[in-house]
Amino acid sequence: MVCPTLGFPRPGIEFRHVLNIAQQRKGLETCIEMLNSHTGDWEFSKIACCETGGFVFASSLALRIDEPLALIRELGKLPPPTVSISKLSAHISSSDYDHSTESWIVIEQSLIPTDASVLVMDDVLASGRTLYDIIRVLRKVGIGLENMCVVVVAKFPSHRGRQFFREQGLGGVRIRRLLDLMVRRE
Ligand SMILES: O=P(O)(O)OC[C@H]1O[C@H](OP(=O)(O)OP(=O)(O)O)[C@H](O)[C@@H]1O
Ligand SMILES: Nc1ncnc2[nH]cnc12
Repeated sequence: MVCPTLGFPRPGIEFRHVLNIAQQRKGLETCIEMLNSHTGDWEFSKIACCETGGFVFASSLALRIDEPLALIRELGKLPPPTVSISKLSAHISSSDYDHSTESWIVIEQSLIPTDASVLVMDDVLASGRTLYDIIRVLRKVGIGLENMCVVVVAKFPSHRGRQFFREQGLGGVRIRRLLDLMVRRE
């Protein structure tokens, strides 16, 4: 279901089509049931996610457990007041990342009460940069690290996202995943 494609989107990348789960009959439903049981012992009142993979899985989980989303978007896509941070690029986007044009992500400033517990969701944890960006913008609106937990559909251990988290002082953040996928790194 999560087949590898070598050399896509560019040479040196082994692409894993994690979103393909959602394109299979019963794929999304099965995945959401598993995500629900993986996070059932965590308490949270918001599900934070960013485009695109995060939106797909988080929307379905939100519907399943009746908790609201906190949508993190590109700058200019949400009405003010917003809080923004300058983004790092995800592993898959990194070599075509144009360092001369910074990109930013935003969240509505008062969407999440500062004492709320937040589930951060994405489809993939590779280098960890995308989740790190989400966590930074959540911290900027006042959410404490101790009130965040993270779940992803698939982790690529070879991309060392956990190590990156530790280097950023986020080693204590609770992270769970459904799958560990072995992905070749060049
Ligand atoms: O751990 P990282 O190295 O940051 O990689 C993980 C991110 O990369 C992919 O997003 P991408 O930037 O390709 O955008 P998309 O979700 O719109 O496909 C994926 O959906 C994750 O969000
Ligand atoms: N789906 C994916 N496949 C391979 N590398 C990735 N890095 C981020 N998302 C990825």
